[in-house]
Amino acid sequence: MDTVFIRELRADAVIGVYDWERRLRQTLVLDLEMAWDNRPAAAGDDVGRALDYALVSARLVDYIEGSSCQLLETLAEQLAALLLDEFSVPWLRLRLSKPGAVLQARDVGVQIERGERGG
Ligand SMILES: Nc1nc2c(c(=O)[nH]1)N=C([C@H](O)[C@@H](O)CO)CN2
Repeated sequence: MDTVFIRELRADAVIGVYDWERRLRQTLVLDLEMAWDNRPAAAGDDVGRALDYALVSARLVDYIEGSSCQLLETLAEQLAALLLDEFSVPWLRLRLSKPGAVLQARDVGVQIERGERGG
């Protein structure tokens, strides 16, 4: 199966388990791979048949900026469900990072895979 990917998509959200985190917005970084058959779009040179990464990116940024989860796990699940439901993505691998959350680490976060990869 082909993929469409989005790398280092950034959006600010209220996210975190501590009181101080509920009073500010922190930058999250999202990396995403989505299974998609790219041949129909290529054959017709037609974005209407493509998984439009610009539309997906805009929707994800909008969703993240309106969210206020405590855990990265919760937001990652919600984003995966949105992609499966609204964009009919059959399979995805999503990594959600919260850079700077741990002083001694460059990056921390979660990665999930959802859906069926298919052939
Ligand atoms: N597995 C997780 N561990 C932690 C999370 C999280 O979302 N998932 N969150 C926090 C705090 O909010 C942290 O980011 C504050 O620095 C701690 N551990």
